[in-house]
Amino acid sequence: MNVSIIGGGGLVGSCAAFALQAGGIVREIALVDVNQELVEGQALDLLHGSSLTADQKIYAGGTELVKDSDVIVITAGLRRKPDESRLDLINRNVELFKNILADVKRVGTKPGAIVFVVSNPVDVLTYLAMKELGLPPQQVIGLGTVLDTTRLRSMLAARLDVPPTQVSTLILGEHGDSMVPVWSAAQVGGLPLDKFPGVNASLIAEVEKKTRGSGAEVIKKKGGAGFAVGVSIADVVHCIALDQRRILPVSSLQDGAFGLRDVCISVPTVMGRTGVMQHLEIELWPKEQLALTQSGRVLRETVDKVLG
Ligand SMILES: NC(=O)C1=CN([C@@H]2O[C@H](COP(=O)(O)OP(=O)(O)OC[C@H]3O[C@@H](n4cnc5c(N)ncnc54)[C@H](O)[C@@H]3O)[C@@H](O)[C@H]2O)C=CC1
Ligand SMILES: CC(=O)C(=O)O
Repeated sequence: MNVSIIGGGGLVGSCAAFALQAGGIVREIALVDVNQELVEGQALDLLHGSSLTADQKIYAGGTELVKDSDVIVITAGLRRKPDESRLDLINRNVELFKNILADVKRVGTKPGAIVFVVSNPVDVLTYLAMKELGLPPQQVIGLGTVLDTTRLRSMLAARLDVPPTQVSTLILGEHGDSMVPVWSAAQVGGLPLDKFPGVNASLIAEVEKKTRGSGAEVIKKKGGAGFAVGVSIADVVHCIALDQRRILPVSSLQDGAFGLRDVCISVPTVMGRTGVMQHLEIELWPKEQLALTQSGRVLRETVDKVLG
């Protein structure tokens, strides 16, 4: 499995590269960035640790590297400011992103390659990538609410003092203000969350508020998210590389699940070597379904505004 990261010199791209190196599953990691000096430095720094990790090839170069990639991760783009929504970024990121897509198209991609968008606003840019690259929709995904979901699980676990891997739930919808935490599916150690000692409505509201604000909090305190988004990207890449067919809340083109159509948004998605294999529709609480419909509407309106 050969993975390239466009934007690999930046915080998100380099953290993803490090998580992929530590994971030891992919065979080649190619870093691409307009900042040549920076990306060479990142590749060199990773390479220096490679005798202690796995037998992988790690190198930097230009966009032509993507033609040999099985997964092309795009993290290039501007970061939002703490007081800016992810959707506000569209005005600043869309032209830059279109140029990157044009470069990728010019160079060409391997048959079956998966394009994996991380740059924000991720759902809108995933839709744009799908349209501009002309690839089958199952081969174009966005990180969607994978990061929000790990934030929710991790913070709920910390609040309940249980191991994070024992907490199971997910966030659907937009990676942004209209995200939808699915409390109806939340479990701890296989038990319904509301049966767990100490869990009540105010604890749930507190954890939800922290999760919704966590991206802005990290930006305010350290400039931008790195480690958590890095492991989130690696988790999705590993699921593809190993054809694990796990259910992940990635963003992809919807064709009817939950009443969502012609929009890239996160729903429970079976992911494997060929990309999106299936969207799973589960029964939600009516208020969750309503919020998901609204989230789809927000994204659809933004796509219409930006892409005409
Ligand atoms: N979807 C998600 O869950 C998350 C998304 N993000 C998004 O990821 C993006 C990157 O964030 P950071 O890494 O923190 O920013 P950064 O500024 O550290 O890195 C961006 C990199 O992109 C490079 N770049 C710019 N134009 C390029 C081009 N045309 N071709 C190749 N490389 C180019 C820059 O040189 C820079 O190295 C932002 O849009 C941010 O909002 C960040 C965190 C989470
Ligand atoms: C930047 C961003 O999207 C996040 O940290 O959630």
